Amino acid sequence: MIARITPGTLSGTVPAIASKSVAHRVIIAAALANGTTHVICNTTCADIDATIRCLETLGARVERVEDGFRVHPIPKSQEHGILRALAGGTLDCGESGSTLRFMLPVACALGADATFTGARRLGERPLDPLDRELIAAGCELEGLGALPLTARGRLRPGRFELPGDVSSQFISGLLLACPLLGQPSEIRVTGRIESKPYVTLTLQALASFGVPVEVEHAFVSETEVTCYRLDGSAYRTPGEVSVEGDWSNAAFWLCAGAMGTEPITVTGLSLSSAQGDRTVMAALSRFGARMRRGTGSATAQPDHLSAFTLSAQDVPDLVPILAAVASVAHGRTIIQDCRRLRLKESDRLTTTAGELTALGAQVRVAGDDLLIRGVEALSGGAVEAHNDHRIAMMAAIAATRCTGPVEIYGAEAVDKSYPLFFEHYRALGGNVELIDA
Ligand SMILES: O=C(O)C1=C[C@@H](OP(=O)(O)O)[C@@H](O)[C@H](O)C1
Ligand SMILES: C=C(OP(=O)(O)O)C(=O)O
Repeated sequence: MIARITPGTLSGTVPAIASKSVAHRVIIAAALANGTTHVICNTTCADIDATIRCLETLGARVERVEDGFRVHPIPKSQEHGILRALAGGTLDCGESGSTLRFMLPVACALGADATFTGARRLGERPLDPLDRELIAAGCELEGLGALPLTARGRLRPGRFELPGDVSSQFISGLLLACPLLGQPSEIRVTGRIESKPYVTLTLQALASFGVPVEVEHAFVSETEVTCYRLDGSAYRTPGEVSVEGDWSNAAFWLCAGAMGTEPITVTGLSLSSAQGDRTVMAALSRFGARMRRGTGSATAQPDHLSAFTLSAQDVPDLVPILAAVASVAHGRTIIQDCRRLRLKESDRLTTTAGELTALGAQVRVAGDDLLIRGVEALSGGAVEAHNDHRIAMMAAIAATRCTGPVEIYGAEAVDKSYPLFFEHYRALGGNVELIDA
């Protein structure tokens, strides 16, 4: 699909969609719990649907109800305190890194023989060293390094070791698996944990399903070590759980407000959320935008924007859209610590720089940093989404500051996290024509 945009400012109010990250976690926990859970979740997307599909393959029943889902857990047998899923099969993770990295350890913990498949770049995104930990704890993995990948055997409880700098999803995946092991476990993470707020989201989901996790930080020979200890408690349904609004996607509208000429408000957000991407508020303030916090809402008002230096360590998903803001902010913005962006749906470091440059921005990659020199206005032109939802959405927001039309090729990529994106774009006054290619 091609999105053809005639530049114009966006303004008004838009409701936040449900947090993809929170939804993955609570739907998985619900499918592993001891009874039915009503998950209030106002929207879905291709990635959430992928997680649901995998859980259904393992025997969960997920009913779509008006305000979300009723999740009936995976049937399990229990012998000598050991749980086992009754069903295995082929788990299609689509393009969702979270789904694969969460469901692989979960399937191993359930002793479900499962073959994982996926699309596009998913097979190239790393599983190492999560895979080594699973093998060391008794599982057999066939086809490593690509998809399909087959897992057999059953994960043993005990101590798991991971580095903190590859993907926080490995830590989250093991955390989600541990309550199925019936005995205490420990996950020991060495080095600073990047994307750490996502691990906090996992701990919150576990807590709401009755699984306490003790966290201990220490320095061993000047290296940070974080230990997550689980006491063997199993998932217990709270009956009902609500998925909060998504800050990662709200960020696109707030950035559009900061870059435009009129305020934009996003409603349905938790202002005390543990989502790391909530820091978009602080980042836009640092750029000079006027940010307002309401009751469950956030507003960005445009102002004179100027450059500053920030780190992507905890907020990799904000980089494309903050780079778009920086491309019209006065001065030189540096976004540091972008190494892991190379491992997303596209090599996001290269695609962010390349596609903003295609629209007339001055952006370049220097090692693991992104350097952006702000310009008065962007020109417009043709952009390739590289099958990456955040690149397609970045281009659509950058288009609001272009002097000429913008065409986004592969705009359907937005469906991965935000199928309503162009509908909301229009609701805010955006002029976009969607053409089937
Ligand atoms: O756990 C999660 O929900 C996510 C963790 C992050 O990945 P990394 O930990 O690999 O940076 C983030 O980029 C991804 O979009 C969602
Ligand atoms: C990288 C993302 O998701 P995932 O890792 O789950 O594919 C994303 O949503 O930007």
